[in-house]
Amino acid sequence: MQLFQKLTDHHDAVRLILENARRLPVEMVPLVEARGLALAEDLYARFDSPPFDNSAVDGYAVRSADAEAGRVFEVVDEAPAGRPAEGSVGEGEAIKIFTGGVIPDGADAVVMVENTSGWGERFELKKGAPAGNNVRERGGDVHEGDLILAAGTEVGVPEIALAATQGYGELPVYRRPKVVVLATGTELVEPGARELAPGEIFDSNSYALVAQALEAGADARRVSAASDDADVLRAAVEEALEDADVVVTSGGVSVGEKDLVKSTLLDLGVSQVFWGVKLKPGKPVFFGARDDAEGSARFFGLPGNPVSAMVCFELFVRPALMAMTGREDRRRPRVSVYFDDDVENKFGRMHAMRVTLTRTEKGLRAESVGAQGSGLVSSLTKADALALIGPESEGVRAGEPVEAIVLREDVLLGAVPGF
Ligand SMILES: Nc1nc2c(c(=O)[nH]1)N[C@H]1C(S)=C(S)[C@@H](COP(=O)(O)OP(=O)(O)OC[C@H]3O[C@@H](n4cnc5c(N)ncnc54)[C@H](O)[C@@H]3O)O[C@H]1N2
Ligand code: MOO
Repeated sequence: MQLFQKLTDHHDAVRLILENARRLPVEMVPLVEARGLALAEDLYARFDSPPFDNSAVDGYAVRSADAEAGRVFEVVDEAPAGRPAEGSVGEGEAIKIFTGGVIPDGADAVVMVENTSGWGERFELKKGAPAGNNVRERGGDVHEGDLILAAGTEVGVPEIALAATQGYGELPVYRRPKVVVLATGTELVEPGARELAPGEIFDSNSYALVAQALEAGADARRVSAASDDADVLRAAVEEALEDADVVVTSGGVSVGEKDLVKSTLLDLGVSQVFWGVKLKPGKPVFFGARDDAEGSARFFGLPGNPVSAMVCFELFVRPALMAMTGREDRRRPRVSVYFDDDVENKFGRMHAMRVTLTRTEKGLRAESVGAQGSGLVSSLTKADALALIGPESEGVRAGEPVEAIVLREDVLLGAVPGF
C-alpha cells in the first residue's frame, strides 16, 4: 500500500490535465452529428445566399414604375418557389409569385395579394409599391467567399442551419471523445437489477459520470467491474482501453488495501501524472496517460464518494474533454460571490463547497446547501455552484469576494429583486 506523497494544487492539477489533453483527430461528420463539436477549419460561403433575388411574400411581381394604386394588371405567368417563370414582366403586366419564388425578368417589386383585388387573371392594385418592395436580394444573407464560421466555433443549431444553406452536408470537426466509465467496488449493485443485500449500495457514480460525459459532448459508455478483485479490474480496464480516449474510474483510488485502481493502471503501462489533489472533495484523484503505438488514452481515477466523483468530473474531466474537442472556451462560468457569515475551512485543502446562489443588491450571495459530506448525493441536487475556499486560508470572512464555479447557469439569469 502506498500513501499520498504530496498533494497537487488544484490549479496545477488542471494545468497538468490540459497539457496532457491533445486535440482529437479531425473528422468529417454529418451536419447534425457535429452538434456540440468544434469546427476544425474556417468555413467559407461557396456562393451568394440566397442565390437569387426572390419574393418575401405571396403576391404579384410587377415593375415598380407601373405600381400605382388603381392600376389594373394582366397576369402573364406564375413563379412558385422552386420553379422560375418562363416569361418576363412587361408594362402593365404581372407574374403571380409565391414566397421564395425567383423574381422574374423585368420585375423589380412584389405586391402582396392583400394589397390587390385578389388572385385571378387580372387584378387591380390598391396600394403603390416602390422598387425593391418585398424583394429579398441575392447575397442578402451571405456573399460568396465570406468567412461564415471560424475554426474553433462550437457547432450549434444556427451553425448547422447556416452550413446547410451553403450545401455543406458534412463538417470538419474534432472527433467526439470516447469515454469509458468504470465503477469499482464489491458493494455495488446496478440500480433496478435487484434488492440490496446487507452492506451493498446501488452504483450511482457510473450513471452520473456517463451522464456528465454525455453532457460534455463525449460518447460515453459504462463498463461493469463491480468488484475489488484485481483480475476483474484489470480485465475491465483492458476492455475499456480497446476504444477509449478517456477512461474514468470511480472508487478504489484511496489508500485502502482494496484500492487497486492506481496499481492496476500502472501495471497496464499508464504513467502517473499526479495522484492526490489539495481539494475537498477529491483528495485521492489519480490522473495518468498512456501513449503508445496502439493509441493514446487518458485516465482519471476518481474517488468513490459520490459527491467527490461528480465534483472531480466537473473540475478535471470536463475541461479535458472540452480541450480534446477544441472547445477550450467552454468553461463553466466563474463568478464572484459572497457569504453573509464567516466560512471556515479546516481541511487544509481547497474546499469546493456546494452552495446555492441568490442575486442581491450586493451581488451573488452564496449559502452552503447544508452538510458537506462527500457521500451526500442529495446535496448536489441543491447546489447552484461550487464556491472555492482556500486552500491556503482557513476560510473567508463575511462579505469577502469568493470565486465560484456555476453549475446551473440559469441562476445567473435570476430576477433582480424589485424587478
Ligand atoms: N485512510 C484514509 N482513508 C481515506 C482517505 C485518506 O486519505 N486516507 N481519503 C478519503 C477520501 S477523501 C475519499 S474521497 C475516499 C475515496 O476513496 P476511494 O476512491 O478509494 O473510494 P472507495 O473507498 O471505493 O469508496 C468510497 C465511498 O464511496 C462509495 N462508492 C464507491 N463507488 C460508488 C459508486 N459507484 N456509487 C455510489 N457509491 C460508491 C463507497 O461505497 C464508499 O462509501 O476515501 C477516504 N478514505
Ligand atoms: O476528498 Mo474526499 O474526496 O473528502 O471525499
